Amino acid sequence: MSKSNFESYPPLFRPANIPRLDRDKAETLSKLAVEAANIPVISIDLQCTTSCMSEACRNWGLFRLANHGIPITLLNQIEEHAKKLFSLPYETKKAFFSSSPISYFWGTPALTPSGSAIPQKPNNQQSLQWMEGFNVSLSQLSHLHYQDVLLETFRCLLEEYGKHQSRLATTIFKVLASDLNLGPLQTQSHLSVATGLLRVYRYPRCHEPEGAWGIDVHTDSSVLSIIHQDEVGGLQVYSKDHQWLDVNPLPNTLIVNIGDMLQAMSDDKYMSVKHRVKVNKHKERISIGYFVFPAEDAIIQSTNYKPFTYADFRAQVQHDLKTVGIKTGLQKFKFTTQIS
Ligand SMILES: O=C(O)CCC(=O)C(=O)O
Ligand SMILES: [Fe+2]
Repeated sequence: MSKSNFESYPPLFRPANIPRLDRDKAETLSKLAVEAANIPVISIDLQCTTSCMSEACRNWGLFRLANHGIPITLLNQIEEHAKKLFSLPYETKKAFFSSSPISYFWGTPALTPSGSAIPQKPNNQQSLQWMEGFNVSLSQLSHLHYQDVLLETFRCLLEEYGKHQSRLATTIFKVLASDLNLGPLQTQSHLSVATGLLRVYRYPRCHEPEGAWGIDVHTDSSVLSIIHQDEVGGLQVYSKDHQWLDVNPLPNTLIVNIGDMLQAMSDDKYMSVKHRVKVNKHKERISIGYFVFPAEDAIIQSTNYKPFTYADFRAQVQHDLKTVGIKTGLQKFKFTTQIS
């Protein structure tokens, strides 16, 4: 069992506050999750890249990316620094990271563009989520320098990591844009690296893991999301065959998810994959997500959806979270067939 420093946990995650066992959840978990042995592994430099990637996006909504070119030393250093920062007392984290470009959050991944938690209407399905994180605006990261050596090193590492992720997202999007026959203007505006952000997560240990989700079931609002996870595991995806699958860690690979924006651009040919994160009784888990979006004013035009911009979509999601407590997502933008 890894040792925990409970002072660093948000108070609601400390052992005195054990979530109640959710019997439905416990049953779902024990019955359904199987290891996803056959998630496609794609190497950017292979000849089959376009057809393999296209097939993975259509059938899975995700793939594992090999030969990504991010040095293992960089990944290890970020993980090591993240662990050090997360293990600071909770109050210190709140005070150090109270504003952009690196802000601290916990209990929900739903944040405003400036990185603070969106106040949500409580609802049965969406309770407290067992995680904490640093939200990192990549475009603002180079504008600030920290006096503290640990923070400044972390900032520099994230800046370097962000550059790698922008490179990967651009390369992957070019391949997919050609598969979808997007024109040059769309290819340029429908993925804007200036919108890129990172989320560095820690999922604390949970005494009653059947009582909470690290992150509850959702789809990402992004064009693409690229996840690096440590060796603990916990990510699950919902397959085309309606099964929850464990996306076990596979060394030297990243996980690429299709987000809602790419599903709309592709007229539903690609799937924005449903996924969630389990928590662990014995181990804390670290993951790093990169999320990239279209340019704010780029109009996404397709057959199945009314024309909309990412700014419209984000405003709708925030409105839904505040009023009904859940994200309705793309459904709100779909043309409805009128039966006369
Ligand atoms: O931590 C992970 O593996 C996934 C995180 C995630 O799904 C998200 O941030 O949207
Ligand atoms: Fe996600």
